[in-house]
Amino acid sequence: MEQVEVQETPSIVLSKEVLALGQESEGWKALRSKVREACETRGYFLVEYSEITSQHQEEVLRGMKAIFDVPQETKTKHMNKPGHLVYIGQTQLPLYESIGIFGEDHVEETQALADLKWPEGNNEGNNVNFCEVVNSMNSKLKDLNFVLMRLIFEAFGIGKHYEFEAEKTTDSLRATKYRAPTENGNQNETLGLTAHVDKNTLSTLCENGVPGLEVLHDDEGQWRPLPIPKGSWLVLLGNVFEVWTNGLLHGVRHRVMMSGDKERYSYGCFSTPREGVTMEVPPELVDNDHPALYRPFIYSDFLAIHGRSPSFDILKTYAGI
Ligand SMILES: O=C(O)CCC(=O)C(=O)O
Ligand SMILES: [Fe+2]
Repeated sequence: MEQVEVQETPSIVLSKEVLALGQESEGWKALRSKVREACETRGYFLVEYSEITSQHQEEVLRGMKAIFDVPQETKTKHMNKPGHLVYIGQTQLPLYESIGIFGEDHVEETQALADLKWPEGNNEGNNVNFCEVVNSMNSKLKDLNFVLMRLIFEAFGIGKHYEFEAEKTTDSLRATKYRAPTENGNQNETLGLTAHVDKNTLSTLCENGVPGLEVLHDDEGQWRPLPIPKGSWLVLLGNVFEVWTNGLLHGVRHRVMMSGDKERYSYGCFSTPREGVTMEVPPELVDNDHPALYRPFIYSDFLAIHGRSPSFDILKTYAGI
């Protein structure tokens, strides 16, 4: 009988021991090869990161659920402060709602969310607890994304550019809620989030045990469900790595499909070049056989163009040579 191939999601472990490995150690080199393969073949992989417990993930997801539970009017009116908080809800995607947290260290923004939910201040410790839990998560996630970015830079032989690019990188957080389709009287699978490629560097996500995320495997033209195990993080490559690797890597197409009667919550960290940063193909990855595929461009100009006319090929159309 023909065997049906079960494709496991590539995964890596970043334990305390691994994080302490020297750059030239065999263990770190093996990790780099594994990351390189996962990035080249899939564009995504799972990470077990010892610095963030599964309980901490649950606390953040629970805290964000409480924030989503504030009255709709409060969310629409008070969660839209460009550059700080961005609430998206009540769009053509009936199941989707998200809260984007921007700003430099996100502390002020997290406090603003807590104040909307617990305006009386310390409501039996909730307000203080929420801020502590979310602030410490955000700073650990930021560290994780930098470790991952360094690993990928080293894996593609451009490690010497890491420090320079890391200096020019910032991040934002996003909590997303997907209502259960049955809440809208729909028994069928329903689109939660439209297919897209993240425009940023890399995105790291967790979920509340309710699956829904799917990735497109280009070679098969097939959408595959991608559940994120509790305690793990899913890393998705975005458009920026296409430029940094001169087309060796591709941002991964993903979407969310919801079914059943459970709400899904996700929380993620999105690393992004800072305002005004120039994107360029590293010279190490250019030679006669591999000409530069992209011209230098300002990242925020690319984002603005994408905002006006989103498409999967926007990077190639905008900056492709
Ligand atoms: O909620 C998810 O799992 C995916 C969210 C996502 O793709 C995004 O916010 O860009
Ligand atoms: Fe995304």
